[in-house]
Amino acid sequence: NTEDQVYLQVYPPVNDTDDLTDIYFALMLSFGGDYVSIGALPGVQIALDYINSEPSILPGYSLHYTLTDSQCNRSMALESLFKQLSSEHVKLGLVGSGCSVATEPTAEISQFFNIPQVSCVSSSSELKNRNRFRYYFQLLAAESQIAQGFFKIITHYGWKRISLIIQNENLFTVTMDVLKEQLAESGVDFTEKLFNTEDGIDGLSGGIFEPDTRIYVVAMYASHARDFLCKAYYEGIGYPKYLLITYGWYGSEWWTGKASSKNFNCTPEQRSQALAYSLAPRVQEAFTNLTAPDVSGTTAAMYIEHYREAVLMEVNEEINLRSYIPDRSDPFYYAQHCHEATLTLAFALNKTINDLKNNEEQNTTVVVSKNLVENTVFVEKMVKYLQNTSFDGLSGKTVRFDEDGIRQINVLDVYQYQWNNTKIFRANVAVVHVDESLVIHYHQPFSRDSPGMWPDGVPNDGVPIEDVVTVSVGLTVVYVVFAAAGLAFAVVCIFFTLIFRNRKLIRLSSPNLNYLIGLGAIVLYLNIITLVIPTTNTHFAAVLCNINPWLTSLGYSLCYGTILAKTIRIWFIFNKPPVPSVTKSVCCLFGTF
Ligand SMILES: NCCCC(=O)O
Repeated sequence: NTEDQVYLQVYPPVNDTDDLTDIYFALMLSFGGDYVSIGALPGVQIALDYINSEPSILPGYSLHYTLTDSQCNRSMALESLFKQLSSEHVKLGLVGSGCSVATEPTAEISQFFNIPQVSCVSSSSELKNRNRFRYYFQLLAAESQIAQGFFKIITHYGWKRISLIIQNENLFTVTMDVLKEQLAESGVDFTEKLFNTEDGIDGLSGGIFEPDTRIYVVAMYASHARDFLCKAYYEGIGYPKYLLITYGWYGSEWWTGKASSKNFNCTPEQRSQALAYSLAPRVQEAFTNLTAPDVSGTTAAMYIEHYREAVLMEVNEEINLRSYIPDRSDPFYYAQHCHEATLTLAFALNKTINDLKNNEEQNTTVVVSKNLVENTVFVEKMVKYLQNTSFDGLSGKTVRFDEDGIRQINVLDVYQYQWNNTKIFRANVAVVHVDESLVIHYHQPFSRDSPGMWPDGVPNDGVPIEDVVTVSVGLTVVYVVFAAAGLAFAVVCIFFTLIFRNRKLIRLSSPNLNYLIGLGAIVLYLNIITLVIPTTNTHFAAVLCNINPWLTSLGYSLCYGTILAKTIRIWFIFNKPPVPSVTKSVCCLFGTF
């Protein structure tokens, strides 16, 4: 070692476990703020236990982390990063930084210190930008995928008016931009309200809820969503009249946590009432196979057991982990991804060090300089191996990255907060496949008729229901052609009678009555045409609906009334009843019709 340089002895490998060289990576999680991710720590520790006990991974080294708190806050995250950089140990990578708000600035800065970053909690779509974040890799799929989940739910139920309440952070705004585009293309009306993180939903001028909107997409961190639920409770917003769609990645029982603002003082029960029957999509990253082992031989079931033990044993003496993870039965959702992120970093580090060891030009020692900016050879190799990552992860899926360093997962789970008369529980009700064909495979309960899912029916969106009754184009053409033919025949008959009215035969058939029969036929055929005229204009449709019965009655009366009058007239002529005048009687009878 010199004063400003630290060399890692990479060759020859040191096999004596007593003489292991300690190497470090920076671990940044959030202990507080809008999103608390310290619950991921046991996942990191379980991975490290495996890495340090497996002789083929980083032989001669012992891998450790130094942990700092990002508070899920931009400034705190940067302060935390510089604390990591100025500490005595050289950092060979960064795992974190605990949430997207903290990860965006650190991923932008860490590259200038030649530190590769692997994130395991953040999913902001803003991070999917290789030009801006050159050494960044992400174990979660890009958040914009969730937009598909929101969109599929909205279109599945045919909701046509939506309100979007959005926290002004890229994690939410970028996703909502994708959703807004899809809604606009599908003719769904939406309004949006944006609030700044510092102001909370208190900052929404003109109130939160719209008078004529029933379906709300709640795009914000859980701390603000708790305030939202409280406000909703006091304003009577809840199922069955209203419905909220939130994020499925909020923690378990998130609605029981602390309010973000003191102005929203509600009990968990009150929040539950507003939350009941809400829907919540999330990218499917949880264990899909509990018995399949990952690359380290750990199954999801074993991992869950290790996680509980790690919480009990307080894996880090400096923090009271149990105070952050009160419910040990439910591991922090992203801990498994931080486990995978630690393995990802260690595997790439192992390959990089092997590479450098085998490279004679490196002359056995020059690997990592304390002046991190000089570590271009190291970071280039690290990034190359990170980019080529491929191993079986705990989630039951292969860990690999796309060209932007982001994991691709194209399946979403949709949850519903169901109510069992005593408490809210979360049920998985649908799976959405976000592939090219956008096929949806809904579970059985995801149906309008399932009483478990919608005990009081599917909520309406507040838009009046328009039932459009249409006749197929083919049938319309057939109706119009036949009606026009009949109409033309009736006109021909009238003209024929008019022209030949003085001929004996026509005269005997009563031309005046024939005109009336022809007129009745014309009215009836016209009525058929009015029945099949296509229109979406409600006023015109109302006019047509009103004249239909009149035209039917008038046409029928003219035709059959006249025919009956004719028959009676002939009866009078042939029977010569003792009445004052045949004409008068016929007129009386005809008048009756
Ligand atoms: N992945 C969503 C949770 C936290 C975040 O990205 O900020």
